[in-house]
Amino acid sequence: MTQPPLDPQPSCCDDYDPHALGVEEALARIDAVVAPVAGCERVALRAALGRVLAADVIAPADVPAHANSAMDGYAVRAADLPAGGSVSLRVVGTALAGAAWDGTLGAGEAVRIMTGGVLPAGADCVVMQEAALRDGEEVRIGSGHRAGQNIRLAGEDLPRGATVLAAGRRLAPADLGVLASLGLAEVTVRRRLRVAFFSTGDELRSIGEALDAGCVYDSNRYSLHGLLTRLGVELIDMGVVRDDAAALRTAFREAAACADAVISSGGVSVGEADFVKEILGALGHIDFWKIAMKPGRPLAFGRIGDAVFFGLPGNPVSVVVTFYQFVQPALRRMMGQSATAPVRVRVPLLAAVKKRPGRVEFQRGVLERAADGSLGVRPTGEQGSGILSSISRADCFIVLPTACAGGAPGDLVDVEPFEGLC
Ligand SMILES: Nc1nc2c(c(=O)[nH]1)N[C@H]1C(S)=C(S)[C@@H](COP(=O)(O)OP(=O)(O)OC[C@H]3O[C@@H](n4cnc5c(N)ncnc54)[C@H](O)[C@@H]3O)O[C@H]1N2
Ligand code: MOO
Ligand SMILES: [Mg+2]
Repeated sequence: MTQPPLDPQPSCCDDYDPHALGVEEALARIDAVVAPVAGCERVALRAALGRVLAADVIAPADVPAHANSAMDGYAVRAADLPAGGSVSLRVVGTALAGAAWDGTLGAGEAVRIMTGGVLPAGADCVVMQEAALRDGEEVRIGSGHRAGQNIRLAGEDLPRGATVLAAGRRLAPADLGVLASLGLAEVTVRRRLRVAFFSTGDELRSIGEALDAGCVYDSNRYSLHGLLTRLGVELIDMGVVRDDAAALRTAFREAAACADAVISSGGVSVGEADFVKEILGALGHIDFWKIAMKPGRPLAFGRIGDAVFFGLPGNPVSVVVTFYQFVQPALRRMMGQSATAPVRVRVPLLAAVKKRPGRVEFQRGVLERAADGSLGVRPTGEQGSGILSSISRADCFIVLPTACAGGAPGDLVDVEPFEGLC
């Protein structure tokens, strides 16, 4: 019997794998497959936080609706103010926020005005009260003021007809305020994405169960629960599935029937109990299953029917890293959210990092500010794929490129601050 060819053996000091896709290529392959899911709904403003806008929001009116004062003081005509010395103006009325003075300011007149008060007709300047001397019905004002000062123009925040928030925007807290400022009670958002997820492994025990010899608590489902909740999807938690081909087949089939995306963890490598790829291949189509990165080399991506699937590696750090780097952008795209490139900054290492060439590594670090105010990054100690505390302690990824063979303190590295991971 002929033996299958062996993978070219990596040398003891590198980590190259000829079958693994580059990170960028894997992202592009996922991007080519996923698309926004159909369906939208109207939701009340308070329920819209974290939802994705299905259509542009156009301002139905100017915000603010009227020119108004930015200060407590006096509304005046700039032409009445002196180039030097001071002038006395007659105070003819008061404008409060919500209670306008509806006359027209004449020559030599001023109106007492509060912050937010509508600017009276005829006025083109507000002098703050600290720069004015009130004396009965008169107010004395010096030089140095100009037309337009301390005035907030109508529509200067949101002009009528402007696109205030674009379709694809994930609504943030201040966006709810912006929509409220326009008087909008509801918005049209994309329907929630349905995501089914489960853990695989005979060794997994649920919290509350006895931890038999060789067993571990199922932590991946909790990490995924947190990551998916942050994304704002509808979660379908399918529990733990044993390393059994029939049970896995049923789980994948049921998940794909009810969800837009299916995420499993574990059983995706080459071990004797790693059935995930085989089953996914039989039920659907595997696009790729290996990426030249660490952690997270074995990651199966493809489709079952209308659902996309991500077979994440079982190692707990690999789950979080692969979710963050691949699943999250894909789900965001399916949610209709506009793409944003991850922010990367270049900072010096504050401690050495170990690495072999051959894979991009997403090590975990903490950004620190030195006494001189400069930023650096300190790795969170041991970086094994099972050291889950290395990511819970971190606030950024230290992205070490394929050819990198480690780094010393002071070396410049790319850092990706976590967004929603801490
Ligand atoms: N010969 C090779 N072996 C391995 C390779 C390889 O390329 N060749 N890749 C390694 C890498 S890298 C990873 S990552 C893992 C991925 O393995 P699997 O996806 O098959 O995951 P399992 O074998 O099921 O589990 C790995 C590890 O993680 C623990 N685990 C799994 N699920 C959970 C969970 N829900 N909660 C907590 N811990 C979990 C499991 O007990 C194992 O210790 O394969 C390497 N091997
Ligand atoms: O690449 Mo695996 O996901 O590191 O341990
Ligand atoms: Mg395995």
